Amino acid sequence: MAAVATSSTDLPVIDISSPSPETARDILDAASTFGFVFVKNHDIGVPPADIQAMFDLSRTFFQSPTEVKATCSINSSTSGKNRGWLSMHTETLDPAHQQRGDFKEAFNIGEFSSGKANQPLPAPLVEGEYRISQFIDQCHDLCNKIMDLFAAGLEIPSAEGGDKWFSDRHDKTKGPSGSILRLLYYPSVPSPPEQTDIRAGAHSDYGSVTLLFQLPSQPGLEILTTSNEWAPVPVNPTSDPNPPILVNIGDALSYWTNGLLRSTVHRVIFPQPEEGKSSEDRYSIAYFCHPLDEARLVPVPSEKVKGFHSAEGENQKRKVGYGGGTGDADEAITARDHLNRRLAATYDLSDVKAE
Ligand SMILES: O=C(O)CCC(=O)C(=O)O
Ligand SMILES: [Fe+2]
Repeated sequence: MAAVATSSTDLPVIDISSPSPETARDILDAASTFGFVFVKNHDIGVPPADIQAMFDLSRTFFQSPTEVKATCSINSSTSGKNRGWLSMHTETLDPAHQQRGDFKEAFNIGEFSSGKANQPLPAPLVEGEYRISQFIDQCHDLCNKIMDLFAAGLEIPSAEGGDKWFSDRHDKTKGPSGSILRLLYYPSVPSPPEQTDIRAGAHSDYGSVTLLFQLPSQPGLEILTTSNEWAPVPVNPTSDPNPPILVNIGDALSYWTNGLLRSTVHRVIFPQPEEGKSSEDRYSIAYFCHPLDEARLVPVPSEKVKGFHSAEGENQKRKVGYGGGTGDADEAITARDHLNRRLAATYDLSDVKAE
């Protein structure tokens, strides 16, 4: 197991509002070095007021009675796969090291059609349905913008799809994907939990990129560094009252780039409670951007990816979360199969029928 966190990492904060070849190089660098990077939230289409509105909706939902939340349980036959409310301990992100499931609740919202959810929403979220739909679109567009920069940085030839190589495979008009907007709530706990208890166990994300929204004074996210140490990620590394948006690489981008883009392992820990005080609640929001279901996770046409693969050698594959496929034909799974595999390992949904 990795050592306890010592110092916080200085993740780069990058301004992508007027993209240039330098921006592409910088963000690619950050994503391949850390797997996590902040992007400045200026003119990039996710207005701070909309983020705040999502947090308000989220708080109203999680503070509502259990019966209300349970109407849209992830276990119900109407919610659909990987959608709906997860009660405490339903998900165990690191089954090898946890005795109990994650100390969190979550609500997973899948793709919308024409501004309408494709799953039942509980009353407190129905009121915000249109807002949620817009927020998902804003997040998805930002993810595509970020992936266009990765493609530019990887110098994918235009004859092969160029800067749009990734975003073409995330084009919602071409088919469904496993993309999820997830509201997260980590309630404070009255007594110190057991050693193996954790708010969110160590894991890498399954999709292409994740956008993570955090609130001031609610820390807890840590990333596993290349030296195998846990390092805290600040909620806002700048003095700007509107924090930059935290972006991290998921397994799909790692597969697509043979591990050049790093699907970094991370977790959420309980804060150290101050003397005489109970620990704080934590709310966060994640947008997990996934490739279209049918997209194959084969290496992208990039000399940089090829060079990276051969430079590291088959037996010294870079340690990434769960990505970093070899690119062999038999490993070229679809995004949907990859997602299903990962979900099966972490959910306790014994009463849910497989799709
Ligand atoms: O709440 C957080 O800060 C992180 C959540 C997370 O990593 C996840 O749900 O995949
Ligand atoms: Fe995560």
